[in-house]
Amino acid sequence: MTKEVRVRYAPSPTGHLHIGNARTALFNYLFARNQGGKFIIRIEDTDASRNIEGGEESQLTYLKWLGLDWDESIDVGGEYGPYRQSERNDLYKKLYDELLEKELAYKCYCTAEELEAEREAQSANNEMPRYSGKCRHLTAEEQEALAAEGREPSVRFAVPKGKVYTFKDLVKDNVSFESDGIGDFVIVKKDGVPTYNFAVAVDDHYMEITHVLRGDDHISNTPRQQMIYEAFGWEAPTFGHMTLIVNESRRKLSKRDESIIQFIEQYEELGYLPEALFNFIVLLGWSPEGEEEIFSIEELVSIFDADRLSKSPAVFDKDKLTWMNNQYVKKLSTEQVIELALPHLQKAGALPMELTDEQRQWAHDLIALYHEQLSYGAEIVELTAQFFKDAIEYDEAAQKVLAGEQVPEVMAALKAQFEALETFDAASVKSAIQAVQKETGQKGRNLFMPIRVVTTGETSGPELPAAIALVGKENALARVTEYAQS
Ligand SMILES: Nc1ncnc2c1ncn2[C@@H]1O[C@H](COP(=O)(O)OP(=O)(O)OP(=O)(O)O)[C@@H](O)[C@H]1O
Ligand SMILES: [Zn+2]
Repeated sequence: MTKEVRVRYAPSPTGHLHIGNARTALFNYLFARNQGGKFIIRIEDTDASRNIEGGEESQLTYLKWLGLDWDESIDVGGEYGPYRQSERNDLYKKLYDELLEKELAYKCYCTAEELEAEREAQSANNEMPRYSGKCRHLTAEEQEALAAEGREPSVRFAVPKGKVYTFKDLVKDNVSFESDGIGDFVIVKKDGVPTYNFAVAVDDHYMEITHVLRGDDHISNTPRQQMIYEAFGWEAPTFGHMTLIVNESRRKLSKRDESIIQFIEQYEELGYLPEALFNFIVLLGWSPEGEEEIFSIEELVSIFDADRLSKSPAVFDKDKLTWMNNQYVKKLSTEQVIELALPHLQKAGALPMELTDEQRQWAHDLIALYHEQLSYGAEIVELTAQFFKDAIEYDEAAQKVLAGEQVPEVMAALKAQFEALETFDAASVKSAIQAVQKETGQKGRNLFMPIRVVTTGETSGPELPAAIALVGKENALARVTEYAQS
């Protein structure tokens, strides 16, 4: 019988969920669900000084928002489950005591200043800075004497000499590290808190994790974790170190980088759709067979295959995300797109928070008109900006259209047609324009471009008669009159 696949996403709550973190979570999720296994979340919060307020909540809330569910662990907002490292100290303590007893780890009494001086001396000699192993063979008396000086010990792992640690990585194939390149590393800090590498190895073992899929920023941690498995006689999981997502200047996306929009909650605020983000993020560093790019979560679960993880870093391309989101927006119903876009017009102050029935109807028609074009909720504000201005600002392209010699004649005819209209809706505006065509003999671009520019201020846009109907008779007529032959 093969072992049940168990994978985990293990964020540190040092920041909010960003595209890079989310991708790690999504890949683990898809891998687990594809294999009929378990997907577990573990909060790696041992470094209390780096944790931020709301970091854990953001990680969980936005994974849920993206459409992930998980097994055996923390629920958002409700009861909290067991997998938070800060709550597992008793287990860690029992285990590092065991290593101390077997002399696979030892107490180090060096002060921060002494360690710093050691590093500086090594750097000055062009040596790789690493712990010298000074405290490795202290006698019990020496230890007591140092403790009597009031020094608090940390615990260091005694790295075996002259060994090579290898693993077959799911992405990078054969990877190896020489143990002599690794100094005896701290597994428990002076304050009694275990370090990252120790807690991770212990947890992955006790949670029976079978596959560790994470970013390759962690690859140099892997031999250290292998050493800990070895010291306890545990079997190590299979590792897969994925290339990182980079920004356009090819720097790793990181929680602390504020130069680009990269947090999932920022996309939610802008009115992006979770299914579109999910789809987009999965294609950063993984590709299915074939050309198709739009996939539902269910489809991704069924086709996900770790063999197709990319070996080179994926560049985050926001325009592609925006394109993809538009593909999903197009599939929404009219009601859904209104729900997505209307609050943005209200937040931007284009429309009041409380709408009259008439305003509501008008807003619905407006949003429906832009449905196909709309890439994300907040974009409605830019797309419809001209509808909310008292005076249109004509850009260069628009001015060129307005300078056309046929414009005064067309506007004069349109003015007369509009004046005669009793109802001013898409259908009546359309027949008014047809009448202008007959009367002036102008057609195609020569007819429609000036009408669009004069009435809406734009050189392109949605279906023209419907747009003019939304401008309203009074406004449209005033604008047309301004350009009509006198
Ligand atoms: N730019 C990135 N691209 C892909 N994966 C990433 C990226 N940044 C982080 N990850 C992955 O996200 C997961 C969670 O890592 P972690 O919580 O340490 O995030 P982080 O953004 O690297 O945080 P920090 O900057 O505090 O180290 C890890 O598997 C890590 O490899
Ligand atoms: Zn020491």
